[in-house]
Formats: sequence, C-alpha cells, structure tokens
Amino acid sequence: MRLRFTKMHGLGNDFVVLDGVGQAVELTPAQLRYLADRHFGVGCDQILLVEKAGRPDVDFRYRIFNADGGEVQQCGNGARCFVRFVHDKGLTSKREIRVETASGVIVPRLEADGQVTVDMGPPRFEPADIPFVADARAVTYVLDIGQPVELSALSMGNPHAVLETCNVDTAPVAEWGPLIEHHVRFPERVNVGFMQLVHRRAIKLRVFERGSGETLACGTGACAAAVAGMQRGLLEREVEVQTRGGRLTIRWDGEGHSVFMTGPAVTVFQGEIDIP
Ligand SMILES: N[C@H](CCC[C@H](N)C(=O)O)C(=O)O
Repeated sequence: MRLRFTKMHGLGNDFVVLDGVGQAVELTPAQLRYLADRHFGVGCDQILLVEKAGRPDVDFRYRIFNADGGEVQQCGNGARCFVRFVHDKGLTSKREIRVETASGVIVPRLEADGQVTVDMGPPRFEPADIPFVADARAVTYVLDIGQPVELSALSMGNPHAVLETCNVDTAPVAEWGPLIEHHVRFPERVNVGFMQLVHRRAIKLRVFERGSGETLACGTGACAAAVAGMQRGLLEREVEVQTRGGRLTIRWDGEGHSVFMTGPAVTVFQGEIDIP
C-alpha cells in the first residue's frame, strides 16, 4: 500500500500525519509499528490520522496511535499539528476547529503569531475515569514499585501519573517510567511525568510516555503536570512548562474548566511510503 504522509512535530514530539480524508487509511498494528520505526520506516512517536467528521457538531475526527501500534485517546502536541495540517492542506479555511477524539471534543486554534492554542477539555480525577485502582480520589497516592513513590493520577482523556522531582535531569525516568507505566494499578497503562518546580509559574518536565517511551515533550503530560501542581497548591493558574524540546504555556481555572495549552506546531517534510 502506498501512503502519502507529512512529518511534523510539536517541541520535538514527532508525528507521521496521514490524511484519511483524501486517501483511505486502514492500518494494522504491525503496519503502524513499521511506520513509526526509526530505522526501517519513517520514524515517529505517534501516528496521527485525520478523518472527516462523523457528526454534525465537529469539523474533523482525530485518531492517535502510539509507536507500539496501540490506539489511544488523546495527544496534545499532535492536536496543534492537526490544525496546522488541515489548514495547510486546504481541508479547512477555519483557524479554529472542533475535533472529535476518542475522549471527547477538543478545540485547537491557529493564533496570529503562529502558535497554536488548544482547549483540551477538563481533567478528570475520579480513579475509575483515569483508570487507576484506588479506594477513593486523592490529591496524591502512594504506589509500590519495589519502593513507595508518591504521585498524582489524573486523566486528560489519556491516563497520567505525575511525580515531583528535585532535578529532572537526574530523575530516574528510564528506571521508574516502565515500572509505573506497566503497574497493575493502571489497567490501561499510564504516561509518567517527572516534574521539577522552578517557581510558582514554571516547571521543568520529562515524560515517559505510554507506548512510546521518553519523548522530548508531551502535551497532555504538560497539562497533567500543571494541573497536578495546582491541585497540590504549588502552582498558579498559568504555568510555563519547560520540556526538553521547548516550552508550553498551560492555563487551568480549576475544576469544571478546560485546560488550555499553547505552543508551536512544525511541518518538517512530506513523503510517500510503500507499506508492506
Ligand atoms: N503516549 C500517549 C499518547 C500521546 C500523548 C503525547 N504525545 C501528547 O503530546 O499528549 C498515551 O499513550 O496516552
């Protein structure tokens, strides 16, 4: 099967973006893994599939697949690339679009300065909504990974665990990331964020992503870390999140409100690939 694709990234979290409107796209997990493979395929953290709307109140449908071939509910850096892609491809003339995802509707908007702001919807904290095994909702939980670790757990449509660290550069991302990702108390696995407080309006963040490993940035992870920090009383309502790939701005006005994320979206190249 020959596929046209566009390579994009949001702060170095990179994507193969497929137009499922102009070309029929149905890929098996093995084909998705091939596309994502950095030696034998194109290479990316996630594959983003653009589809036409399945309901009248949205403009497009957005499907997300991790490098391991698994389909997931949400991708924040990908949402910024999504609106850049559909606008640049002439699939819409709107600068603000409503996009259906597996976890609800998000609203990305192309800003005049070239940045993209996304209404990511509200965070969810009930353990069953994350999902996370816990007797009751709490601000932080203790997880046994051979030693007790304290973490926040919440959903941005996809599951996130957030730990506080005194230094992101020396945090045990590679060691603890997989242990927490695959922990039995996260039945759908989990994205694992390591957050260092810089001051009340800024954090540093590294994320070991479910299904992809550590990425240079994670949009939903930045939202989850900022919200966790606010819930712990450590952060103000607008936070700069410093990731290895660059900076995002996150704003959240509290429970019942959407999380807003602002950052860049970059097109790197276009190509075609024959998928076995
Ligand atoms: N690994 C995530 C999906 C991609 C999220 C990330 N790339 C973002 O920008 O939000 C998951 O399994 O839920």
